[in-house]
Amino acid sequence: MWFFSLFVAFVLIPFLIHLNKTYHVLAFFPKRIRNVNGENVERILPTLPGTTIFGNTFDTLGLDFVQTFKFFRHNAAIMKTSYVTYMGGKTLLNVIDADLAEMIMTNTKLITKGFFYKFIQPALGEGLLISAGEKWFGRRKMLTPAFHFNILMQFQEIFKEESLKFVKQLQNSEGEEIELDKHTQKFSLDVICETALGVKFDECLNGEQYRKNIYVFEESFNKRSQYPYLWNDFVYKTLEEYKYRPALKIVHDFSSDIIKKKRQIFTQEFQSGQTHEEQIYQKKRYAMLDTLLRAEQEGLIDHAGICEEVDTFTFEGFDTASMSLMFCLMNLSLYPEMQQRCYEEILEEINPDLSTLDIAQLNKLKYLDCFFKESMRMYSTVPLVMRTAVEETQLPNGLILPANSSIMLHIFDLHRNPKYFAKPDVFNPDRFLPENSVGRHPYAFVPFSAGQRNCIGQKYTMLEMKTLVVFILKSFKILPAVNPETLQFKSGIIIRTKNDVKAKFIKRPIFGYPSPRVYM
Ligand code: HEM
Repeated sequence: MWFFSLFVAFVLIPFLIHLNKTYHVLAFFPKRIRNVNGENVERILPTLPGTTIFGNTFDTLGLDFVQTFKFFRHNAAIMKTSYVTYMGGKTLLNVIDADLAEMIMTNTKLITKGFFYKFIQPALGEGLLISAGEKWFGRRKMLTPAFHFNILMQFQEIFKEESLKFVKQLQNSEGEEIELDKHTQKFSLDVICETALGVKFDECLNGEQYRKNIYVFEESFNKRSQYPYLWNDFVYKTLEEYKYRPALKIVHDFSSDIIKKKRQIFTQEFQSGQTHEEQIYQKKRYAMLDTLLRAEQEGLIDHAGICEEVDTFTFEGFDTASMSLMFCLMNLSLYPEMQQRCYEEILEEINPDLSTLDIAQLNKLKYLDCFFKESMRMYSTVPLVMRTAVEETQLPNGLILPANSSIMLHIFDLHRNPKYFAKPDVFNPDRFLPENSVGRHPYAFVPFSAGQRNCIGQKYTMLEMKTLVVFILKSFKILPAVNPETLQFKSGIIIRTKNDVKAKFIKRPIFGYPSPRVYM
């Protein structure tokens, strides 16, 4: 016994203390972040004190989605700078500063997504959002032309048609308090379906089924990310996966069937000898799927690959736009003077006949652009993105990230960091006017992420959202029906609120009403 005690006191404990300099022993051995010249890392990057002696391993244990969201905001408030956490064998660099965000987002070695993304793989396959390396590079190159200016101009027609539908639906509930996301979700799903797949949702036989089940993508991800015991593939497959399988099948079959039907039509056109350019510009309606089918003809992608890209677009383009729109409409309702300024700008810059609304006109709406930016700053639709350092990586500030460490870029905290935005909790679109943006760090506002893995759909979605807001403001005054102080956010892949976000729409008198005649 005395021998064992001596061994513990003079060998084991000194060994563990020594080991603890390189690994966080009690947090189950994640490797520590080092500094290139051996200086104390804490001066550049403090470690978040854990709630137990096991580092941060049990910090989020038992927290629900609302509490987890608050946990990260609390960390940002007390740390006031980027920080590191060690939990359950994982090293996590939490970024809330623009300098560090720039170092990560521009580092070509740090473009592999974080371990959380594998949780969404059963839903999306290895599409553009999740894939890495050569596969990602090839797909990004293949899909970039689908967002070319000339193609966005064609999509603009769909944005207008769907905006008009939205306005007509609002007429039925004029003056009532309505849940904004119910309407914005329908709009953005219809838009992405038509632009990605080239079909109208309402004309698809099982469109309604798809609409009901599309939420499975996010539900399955959220459940798994919330419970660490489900992080293990075997445990997840055994205990949980079967619950989501039927809904996933409905969603996957829907897009797969459309792809098959479209392939038949596309092959006929291809065999008739049309070039890609001719197909794009002569076709009545171009869809992103056409670009993928063209690549398939060239042997660059197969059916499974097309399915994963189409599902990725639908997922990425649907609720991101819907939530951003929801918050934008909420903010318009909350700040009537700013709403009036947006409305007056529309009257001044936009042709009264909205059937002519094009990209050039939308680009003149400078104040609306600031309004959108401010809305996306305060309510960052994608509050967090993650990367993995596949190999040991040295950053320009001297920090050395160990291989397999994870990086969490907290876009929400970056956007509310008082270092870059004075009074960050105050809604003020004027802060984005050119004269007020001088000197602001370019990585302080990154709602679409930045660098190589930025959002491929950002121009598309800004046009989509602005088109809808122009149509709405020309027809309605938006009145508030929610107190922003009471909003409770939930952590997740896309920001959500626990409470319903509502507003009222009151018809504007005659002037500025969009002419339905043009679309009949
Ligand atoms: C307001 C709307 C949107 C927001 C806030 C948004 C935000 C983002 C962010 C933050 C990322 C980086 C994700 C990461 O690194 O994990 C991203 C990536 C992506 N987004 Fe968007 N997005 C929006 C709309 C769209 C739309 C409409 C589409 C498609 C039509 C789209 C397609 C994608 C794709 C495919 C990626 C992955 C790009 C890559 O890794 O190469 N997004 N988006």
